[in-house]
Amino acid sequence: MIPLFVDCSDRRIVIFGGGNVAARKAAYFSGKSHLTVVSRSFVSAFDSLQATRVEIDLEKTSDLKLLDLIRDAFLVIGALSDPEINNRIGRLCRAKGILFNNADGESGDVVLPAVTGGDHYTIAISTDGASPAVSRFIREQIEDEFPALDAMIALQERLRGVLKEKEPDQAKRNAVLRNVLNDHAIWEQLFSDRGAAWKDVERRYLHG
Ligand SMILES: C[C@@]1(CC(=O)O)c2cc3[nH]c(cc4nc(cc5[nH]c(cc(n2)[C@H]1CCC(=O)O)[C@@](C)(CC(=O)O)[C@@H]5CCC(=O)O)C(CC(=O)O)=C4CCC(=O)O)c(CCC(=O)O)c3CC(=O)O
Ligand SMILES: NC(=O)C1=CN([C@@H]2O[C@H](COP(=O)(O)OP(=O)(O)OC[C@H]3O[C@@H](n4cnc5c(N)ncnc54)[C@H](O)[C@@H]3O)[C@@H](O)[C@H]2O)C=CC1
Repeated sequence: MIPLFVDCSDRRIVIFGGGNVAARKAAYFSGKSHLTVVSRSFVSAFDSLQATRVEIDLEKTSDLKLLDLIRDAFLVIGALSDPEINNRIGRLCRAKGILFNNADGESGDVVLPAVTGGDHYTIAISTDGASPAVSRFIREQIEDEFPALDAMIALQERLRGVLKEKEPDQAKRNAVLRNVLNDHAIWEQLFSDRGAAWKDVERRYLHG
């Protein structure tokens, strides 16, 4: 498995299924893609998502109709509670060269990871399909461990800019950036007061 971060803003994503699993997958793509959800019923979580709904019973649907539903899709997700239909959709995707993720049935060629992020970063975690509970567990650990990660990235970006002007030795610049990253006091200050954290960095690392 190879991780990629893909801009889906102009892409068509089609999710089959209207249950809680489909809704969780849909939340990934809502507002960040052209999203269509196909199912015979939809849980209320879809009410707050941006998606075009197609209400249909797929039990006796022809391949021709399924092909019509997935036309021009970049990625298709099978999240029906019927793995046979999920698998059928997956086979049609393979034939058409469309990426496929299967929530229940034969594995497709895409896995949806556990994701956490902020203004300046995205972290995606996968166990290659072996244990989604572990992926979630690791995501929660990261969120607990680094509540100031966004603020630290912004501070590092600023510090990097100042160092480039001030310190000609690349190894020394690198050392300062790493020392700040390992400074627990800075992490703690960033959580409560970003301005004070920067002042502290200036005082202790730039005017030394
Ligand atoms: C293969 C994969 C395919 C795919 O769906 O993309 C898949 C498949 C299956 N998941 C199942 C169960 C659970 N899934 C979760 C949660 C998540 N599942 C996600 C991804 C993936 N799930 C892909 C692999 C990811 C990887 O590589 O690690 C996450 C990360 C992303 C997301 O979906 O949003 C999201 C956490 C998001 C977050 O919190 O950050 C929980 C835990 C929970 O809900 O608390 C449980 C119950 C505990 C357990 O079983 O572990 C079942 C069994 C159904 C059954 O028992 O019948 C199958 C089907 C099967 O195994 O055949
Ligand atoms: N990949 C994952 O992360 C997980 C996958 N699963 C599996 O994923 C599947 C979906 O889970 P849930 O959303 O909880 O199930 P659910 O039963 O709540 O939802 C299934 C959806 O599929 C639709 N559907 C089923 N057959 C259909 C048909 N013939 N035509 C049209 N629509 C049809 C239903 O209307 C419903 O909206 C289950 O098989 C479950 O075991 C469960 C937990 C996590």
